[in-house]
Amino acid sequence: MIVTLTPNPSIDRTIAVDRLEVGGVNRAHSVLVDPGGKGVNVSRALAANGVPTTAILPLGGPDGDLHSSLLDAGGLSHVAVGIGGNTRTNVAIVDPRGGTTKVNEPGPELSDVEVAALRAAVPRDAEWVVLCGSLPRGTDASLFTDLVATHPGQVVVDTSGAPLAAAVAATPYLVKPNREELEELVGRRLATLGDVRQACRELVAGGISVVVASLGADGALLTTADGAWLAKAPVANPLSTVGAGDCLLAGVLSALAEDLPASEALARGVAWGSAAVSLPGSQVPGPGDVARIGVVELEIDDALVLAD
Ligand SMILES: Nc1ncnc2c1ncn2[C@@H]1O[C@H](COP(=O)(O)OP(=O)(O)O)[C@@H](O)[C@H]1O
Ligand SMILES: O=P(O)(O)OC[C@H]1O[C@](O)(COP(=O)(O)O)[C@@H](O)[C@@H]1O
Repeated sequence: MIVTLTPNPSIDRTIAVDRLEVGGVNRAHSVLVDPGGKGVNVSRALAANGVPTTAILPLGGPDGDLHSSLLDAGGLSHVAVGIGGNTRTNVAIVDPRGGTTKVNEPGPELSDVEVAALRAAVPRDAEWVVLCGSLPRGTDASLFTDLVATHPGQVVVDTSGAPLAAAVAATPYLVKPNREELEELVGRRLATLGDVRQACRELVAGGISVVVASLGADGALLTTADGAWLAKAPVANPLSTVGAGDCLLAGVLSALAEDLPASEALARGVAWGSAAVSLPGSQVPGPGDVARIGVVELEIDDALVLAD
């Protein structure tokens, strides 16, 4: 069973406009509301593809009730730890010409009792534990590093900034940074694929078994002690990149949980990530969406300059 922990979940509101004018009045032509947060998205993508999973998350206030009813409507297995604060809402504004602009709220502060309840909700017998997203106020990186150090399962981390640096120091089984997160982690700009490959090699040399670097339209690079693989799957009409990294991670984990080889895990992950990009909002792809995606496995060209 793959269990995800999302300490700072969100309701994701995706608003589509023809052209975003900063400082002007913008009229939306569609609005989507999804139950979000990185681990929630990983679990939603796994469940949509028939992989057993449970999402663990704190929920509270009227927006926590809304999140909970969205999860129930989608039939996702989850454990909601009740909190006193109100669950946050994150907004993504999608402009077909200008890309996606995101505004993420900080979210409610958790009390020590609520943090303890969240930790206690992670089952000891989960084979995979996926620690995802930002940390809410009232918590520190020990929420992730303690689980990395003590949980008997394979622990996976997808977070950013200081919590990612702390988690990496505790050497989880797998990490999934995007290029920006990897640059912040290693403290230098990664302009080419060779730069990214070198950074991933350093993480593997430090004891992490699998590093999946997501590279947007350039695909993803998976690195282990045995080598590195690159795959991409172009999408003609990208609708929303929100949650694409979460779907990539879900695809990789579903394959690793089946003991498939690294290159097959990467190909599946990239197919799920690209399928997510071809759907609006933070909707997750099912098998039909994934089947429409053609993945190309590529020779690694270290000189390749990555798209901005
Ligand atoms: N514009 C795009 N075209 C095709 N695939 C994309 C595009 N953007 C993202 N993807 C796919 O989704 C995956 C995750 O996207 P990325 O933006 O790198 O992650 P994150 O959401 O974590 O920032 C990529 O590795 C790629 O497979
Ligand atoms: O916890 P964070 O870092 O604020 O991220 C939360 C957001 O991440 C998401 O999982 C989307 O992921 P991406 O931003 O990587 O596409 C949303 O569901 C959620 O709004």
